[in-house]
Amino acid sequence: MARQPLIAGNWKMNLNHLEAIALVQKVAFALPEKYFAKVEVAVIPPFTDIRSVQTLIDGDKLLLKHGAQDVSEHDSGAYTGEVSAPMLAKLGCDYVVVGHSERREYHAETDEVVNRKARAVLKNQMAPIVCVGEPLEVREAGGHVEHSTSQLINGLKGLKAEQVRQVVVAYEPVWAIGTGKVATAADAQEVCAALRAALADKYGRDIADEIRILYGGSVKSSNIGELIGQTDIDGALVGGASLNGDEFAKLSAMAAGGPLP
Ligand SMILES: O=C[C@H](O)COP(=O)(O)O
Repeated sequence: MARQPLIAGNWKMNLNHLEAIALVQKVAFALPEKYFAKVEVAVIPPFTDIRSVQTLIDGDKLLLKHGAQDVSEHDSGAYTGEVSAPMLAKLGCDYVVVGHSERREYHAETDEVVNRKARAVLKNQMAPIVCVGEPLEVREAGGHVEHSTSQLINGLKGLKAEQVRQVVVAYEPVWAIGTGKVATAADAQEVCAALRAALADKYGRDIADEIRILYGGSVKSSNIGELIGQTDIDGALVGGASLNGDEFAKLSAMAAGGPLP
């Protein structure tokens, strides 16, 4: 079964809700509907923007999907400052990013935390985008494949095969995030192929072949074509380039196989 490419724009901690509306309108205007038959496009704004983005997408029947950048592992209760998976589901989120390297690094999130968050997302009928990827010193020591596959298998621990089918994986080498230093397509493919092989070992070839594996790290309209041309790369988790509506539309169109008119 062919995997539909996914381009997900992680806005990180950028744009207030008014700016969010302007950006979504710009993307929707710049990306003709016909492209959505070939690529799924999602915006992942900060929590404070989600309601505005949801209202715009629903109200104007836009074909964009939306999601959140993080989630609490708890469903409700005395967890000041946290946002739960049921709350995000109620806001119509399709995707929730878990285990982004910025969460792992600045908020000390371990594979166990990532696993609990992924479970919370799945329990609430959304798809987790589980991020993995090595820091520079691990890459230089040649441990990138082992590091990333182990983060993935730990992150999915205890999930049933039907749940694993819903998961999206994002391989983001830490040294390529926001640095302008994109991994070569061959480097990215090496790790994405290894991630798929690890999924096949654990859950069977059929399931591994269904799961979308994204690459993330300095993706732009100028390099997405080569990345997505790789056998095991099914799209991208885009940071900086997702904040420019025209560039994000162009990048998404490239992932659908053709430039914008
Ligand atoms: O979630 C997105 C990634 O961290 C990539 O960010 P970037 O495209 O700005 O390098």
